[in-house]
Amino acid sequence: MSTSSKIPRLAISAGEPAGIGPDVVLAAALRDWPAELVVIADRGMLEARAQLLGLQVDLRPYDAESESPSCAGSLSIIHEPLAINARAAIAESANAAGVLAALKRTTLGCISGEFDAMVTAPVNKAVIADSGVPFSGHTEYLAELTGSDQVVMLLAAKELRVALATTHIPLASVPAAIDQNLLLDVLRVMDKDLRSKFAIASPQISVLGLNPHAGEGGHLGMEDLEVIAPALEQAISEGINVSGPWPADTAFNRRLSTETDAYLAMYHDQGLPVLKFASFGAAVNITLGLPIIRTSVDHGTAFDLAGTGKADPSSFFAALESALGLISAQ
Ligand SMILES: NC(=O)C1=CN([C@@H]2O[C@H](COP(=O)(O)OP(=O)(O)OC[C@H]3O[C@@H](n4cnc5c(N)ncnc54)[C@H](O)[C@@H]3O)[C@@H](O)[C@H]2O)C=CC1
Ligand SMILES: NCC(=O)COP(=O)(O)O
Repeated sequence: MSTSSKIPRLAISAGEPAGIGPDVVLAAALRDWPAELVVIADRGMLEARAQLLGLQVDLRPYDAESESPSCAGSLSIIHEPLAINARAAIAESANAAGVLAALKRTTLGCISGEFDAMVTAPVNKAVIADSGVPFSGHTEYLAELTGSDQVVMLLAAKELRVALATTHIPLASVPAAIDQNLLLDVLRVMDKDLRSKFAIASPQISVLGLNPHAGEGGHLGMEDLEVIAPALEQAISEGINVSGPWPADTAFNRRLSTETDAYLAMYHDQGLPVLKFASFGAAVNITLGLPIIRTSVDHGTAFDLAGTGKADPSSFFAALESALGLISAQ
């Protein structure tokens, strides 16, 4: 447990204030949780969103010294001010600094042991980048802030886990980014964390190829033969249970998927559409390879739904439950 509490303390970043992050955080506050939920966000923004949604949520100032178990209708809050009044669906890059400050406070609190885990609502990467701060995602940001050499984005649903070898880079940059060292580092992190965090005794990882039909014997690209296959051989020699490279179009077939604990996709839109088609709303984004626990939703900021009451909070609830499970597994 955190340094000053006996029940788990979950730090929550509310994400982009114009998006549905505040909506799903407020929805979580209406439930009981076996934890203290501490949101780090602008108090006025959350109050205004609660009013817009017609929700009654008591925002109690966070007190690090006293344990405040979550009870339905209340939430502990650390006020992290935004530069200007946030409005649902209207993104303001002037508020990006406040969003990042909340994320930093959340992360540093986990590193120090003040919080047991962090659960993030979605940020809008373009809004932050438009403010002039280079930012491609929580995953990369957390790797840098925690000084982690290799982190891995894993989306986990009940029957399918999909990790990514590359995350938020242009598609044109993917082939050059994938080399044997990267794949080995990613596979080592996956193998270690699937054992320690998911209690899988001997994780079976199925690795997708990069090119159509995994390169069709070299006729449709050489990366599968020259980069991926040798990396898998090396991983096997280290005792990691990997198979592949599998042609991505058929790799999610019923037989292989039942034998697979996690897939490794080469890039974002190779693996995530399959996962989201199967489980959108029920999946959780977990960053492997960090010294802290971080879970998140499977969706983005959905400006079209912010403040309407139509945002489904299920994935945020699943992310909270997953964080609690990961705390217990430590
Ligand atoms: N963890 C994070 O911080 C993530 C952030 N994003 C960011 O979100 C922004 C928007 O991304 P999009 O690709 O448009 O994806 P999106 O997930 O925001 O929206 C895609 C579609 O799904 C619907 N949707 C999303 N969440 C929903 C929910 N909880 N309930 C019901 N319907 C929902 C939206 O209305 C929209 O039709 C981008 O800037 C992206 O970078 C995207 C994914 C994760
Ligand atoms: N599509 C998943 C995603 O973009 C999540 O990114 P991150 O902000 O968790 O790194």
